[in-house]
Amino acid sequence: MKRFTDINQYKNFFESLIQKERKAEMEFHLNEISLLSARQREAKGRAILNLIGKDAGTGIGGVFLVKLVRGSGLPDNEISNGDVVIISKDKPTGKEEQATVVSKTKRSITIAYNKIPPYLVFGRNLRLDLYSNDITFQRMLDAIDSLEKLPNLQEYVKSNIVLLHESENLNIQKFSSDILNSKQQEIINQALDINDIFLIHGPPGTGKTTTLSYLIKSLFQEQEKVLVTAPSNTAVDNILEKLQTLEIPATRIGNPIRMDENLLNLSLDVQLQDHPEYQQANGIWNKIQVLKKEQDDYVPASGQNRRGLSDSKIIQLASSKKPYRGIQSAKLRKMAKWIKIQQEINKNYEEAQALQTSAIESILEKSPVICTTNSSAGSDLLKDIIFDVVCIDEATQSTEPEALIPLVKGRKWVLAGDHQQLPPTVKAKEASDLSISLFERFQSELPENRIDILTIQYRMHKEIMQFSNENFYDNQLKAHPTVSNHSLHDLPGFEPFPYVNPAIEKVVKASEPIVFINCDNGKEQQLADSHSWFNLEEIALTKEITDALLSSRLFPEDIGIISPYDQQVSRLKSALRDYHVEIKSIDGFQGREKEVIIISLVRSNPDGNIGFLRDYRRLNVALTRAKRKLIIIGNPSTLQSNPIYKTLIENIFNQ
Ligand SMILES: Nc1ncnc2c1ncn2[C@@H]1O[C@H](COP(=O)(O)OP(=O)(O)OP(=O)(O)O)[C@@H](O)[C@H]1O
Repeated sequence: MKRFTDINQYKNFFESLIQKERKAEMEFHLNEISLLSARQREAKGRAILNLIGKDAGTGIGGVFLVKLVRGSGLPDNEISNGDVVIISKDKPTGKEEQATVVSKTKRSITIAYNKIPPYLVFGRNLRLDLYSNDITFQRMLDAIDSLEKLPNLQEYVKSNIVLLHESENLNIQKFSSDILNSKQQEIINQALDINDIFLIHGPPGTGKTTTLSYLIKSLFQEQEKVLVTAPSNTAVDNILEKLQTLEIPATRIGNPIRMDENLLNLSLDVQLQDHPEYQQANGIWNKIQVLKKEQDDYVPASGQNRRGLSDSKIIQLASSKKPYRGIQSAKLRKMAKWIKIQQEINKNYEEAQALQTSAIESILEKSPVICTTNSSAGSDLLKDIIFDVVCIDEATQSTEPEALIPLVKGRKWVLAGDHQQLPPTVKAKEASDLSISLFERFQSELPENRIDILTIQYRMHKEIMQFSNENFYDNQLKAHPTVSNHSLHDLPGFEPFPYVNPAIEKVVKASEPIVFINCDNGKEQQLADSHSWFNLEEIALTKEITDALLSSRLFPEDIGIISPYDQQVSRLKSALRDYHVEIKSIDGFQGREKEVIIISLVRSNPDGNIGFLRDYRRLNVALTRAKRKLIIIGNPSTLQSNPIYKTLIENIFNQ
């Protein structure tokens, strides 16, 4: 494992990896731009079309601001403040001047150029393209810089683990519960006792998120301020849902569009709506709109109109009622009126901004638990808040610099994860060192009293658990008696539908918890503009299976459909649009569970090529999401070219 002699070496090592990853991200965007049509890229949320560019003056540090407007409103997109974007008339080439997003509204996006913007951006029919989600890279670099101010964390990340303090209160049972098992309770007590780092290793379904949420409850009861993060919005919502059940008053930061709608009441945006200062600010925003309309009757004091005159000079000349340097006195008066309204707008704007900031600060200050993604933990909203404890769920899916973004905001750290599940996504081959998470690195370095493993799982029937247990967890996992034999039969109302096609009959048989459905006639396909795969025969089969399950009186919310390929996921979503079952990629389903899971594996070719299905950690995640029934659809002869799939399929057929 990597060790660092000094913090500069650490900084240089990670900064260089971050830059490589940043470059790979730009290459990814250019590649996608060349493969997709403008509309397809807009549908992915990474381009905005039909914009009109207007000069918006200069901003802090002398940058040149351009406001891009679309009257009908901006489509849903993943472009955020701080991201690097490029503007073009047609397809961008990557040679365009780069700009940074500074603000966004429903109808406009304002960007900043370091140099005078290219003339083209003040036109119509413009296209804006995301070039790099730069804000996260910037936050990673900032987090590494802040290590300077955190001597303890600095030593730990350098692997000077010997410096860890001995806990003083060990064995004092602060926490006990009738709901959690003894190991989960022990872990919470250990994590409460220590003053620095604790790792919870939780194989699938063993309750790492559950344990973390009870730990957070204890910390809240001890009046500690807690930051809770995870790599994705889905993973944040997953733990937030548990915190909501435990009645912990948490606040969720992030874009409400990307949040689970059942949790929206916890979002900062929704909490703000009820805040008196925010409501007052809204009143002022409305007043500003009225003033702007009023301004339309006068002459804007733009660079061209004012001919070098200052605001005060224009006002003075207007009252003298004389023309000046060829500007008619009527025009001067109209400009003066415009300037006076502008001054009022500016005053109101500052007041509204101050009220809004104060409302946000008061909510965040009062909120004992704040939840957000790792990246958003570095947002300005949290810049002045220091947390007693930072908890990261799914920590094995975060790169080390990404995990540092929340970690540097705290004084004690609890990380939960499982390195046998999906690792962080790293685009650049040369940055592959980033795929070892801090959790994984710490796991091999921390002393025994800083890490513990949960081994009783509460999700899967024992036969569903068996394959992962044997192949990935050295048979350490045990199925709790409440789940080890549970089946579809125990679900209220379940009744196998009698008229199911015999080829798929076993999908409604409660006695077979794991089944493999042969789709050897399926054809894997790829569009010319995509690297992703789909398989229409598997989609038809998935639909038939879902029909059979729903006809057997299962509820749509009990069924999850997952696939490794985005193309298959989006086609399944449109084919099963009216079914109201959850359909996601395997990666997007990590940390989640359903009574029944259908996996569509897609790959079907005579060469036995199974692409990124080869990553056993993706397979492990896919196989461990179902509680009572796991249905795998695939082409056995293609899959069996890989030894791990061969064992899996043989095991299922021999059961
Ligand atoms: N002590 C317990 N008693 C009963 N049910 C439990 C207990 N601990 C966890 N569970 C249940 O087990 C299931 C899995 O829990 P959880 O999602 O916390 O596991 P996880 O380890 O985070 O899973 P994954 O590795 O998939 O992210 C949930 O339905 C949860 O309610």
